Amino acid sequence: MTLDDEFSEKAGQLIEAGRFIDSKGWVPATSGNFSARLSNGNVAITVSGKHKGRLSAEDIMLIAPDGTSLDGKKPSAETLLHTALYQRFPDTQAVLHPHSLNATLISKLFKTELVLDDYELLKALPDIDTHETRISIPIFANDQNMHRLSATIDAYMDRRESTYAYIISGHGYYTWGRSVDDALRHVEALEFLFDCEIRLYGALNR
Ligand SMILES: CSC[C@@H](O)[C@@H](O)C(=O)COP(=O)(O)O
Ligand SMILES: [Zn+2]
Repeated sequence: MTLDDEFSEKAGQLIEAGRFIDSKGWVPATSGNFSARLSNGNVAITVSGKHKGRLSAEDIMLIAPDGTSLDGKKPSAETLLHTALYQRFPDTQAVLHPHSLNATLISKLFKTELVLDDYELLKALPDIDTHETRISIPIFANDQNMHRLSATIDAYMDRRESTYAYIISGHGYYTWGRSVDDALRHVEALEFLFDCEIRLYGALNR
C-alpha cells in the first residue's frame, strides 16, 4: 500500500469515528480531535476548528512526528498532546479526544483521579483480562498552554507503568490504541464506566 493510500484509509477511519462519537453527543460544537499514525511515522490528524461529526476528506491533514504541518493546513490546537502520546508509546497508532458530558462531570466530581475497579468492561482496555483489576485515570487541570499541559502529563506518565487514558478537567479526555477501532473501543468502554461512576456517586451522596 502506498503512503497516499494509507493516508486515505486512515482519514476514512477518523471521519467514521467522528460520526460515531458525534452520534453519541461526545464532541459538541467543534470540540474534540482525532489522529492516526502512518507507517512512516507521520500522522493523519483533524484540522483545527471543524465539527468532528461532519468531517470530510479535506479536514484530515498530515503532520510530521514533531507536529509540523506537511500540507500547509492548520492542525488541531491540541496536536502536541497527540504527538507526545505517539512518542511515548511505540505501539499506539490512533489517538481520540472526545469532550463528553460524562468526562466533564467526572472531572468536577473526582478532581485528581478516577479509580475504576471490579468492572467486567475494564477488559475492553489493553492487556486487562479480569474484572479484578484496579486502574486510575488521572485528571489534570486544564491549561491553554499546550507545552505546559503536555509537560505535566509527561511527568505523570514517567512515573506510571500503564496509563489508559487521561482526563483534562472541565474539558474532555484522551485515550489511544493500536488502531482507530481499538481507540474507539476504549472510548465506548470509558464512557460506560464514567456513566456508572457518576450514577453511583449520585446514589451514594443523596
Ligand atoms: C470548541 S472548544 C474545544 C477546543 O478548544 C479544543 O479543546 C478542542 O478539542 C478542539 O480543538 P481543535 O483545534 O479543533 O482540535
Ligand atoms: Zn479539547
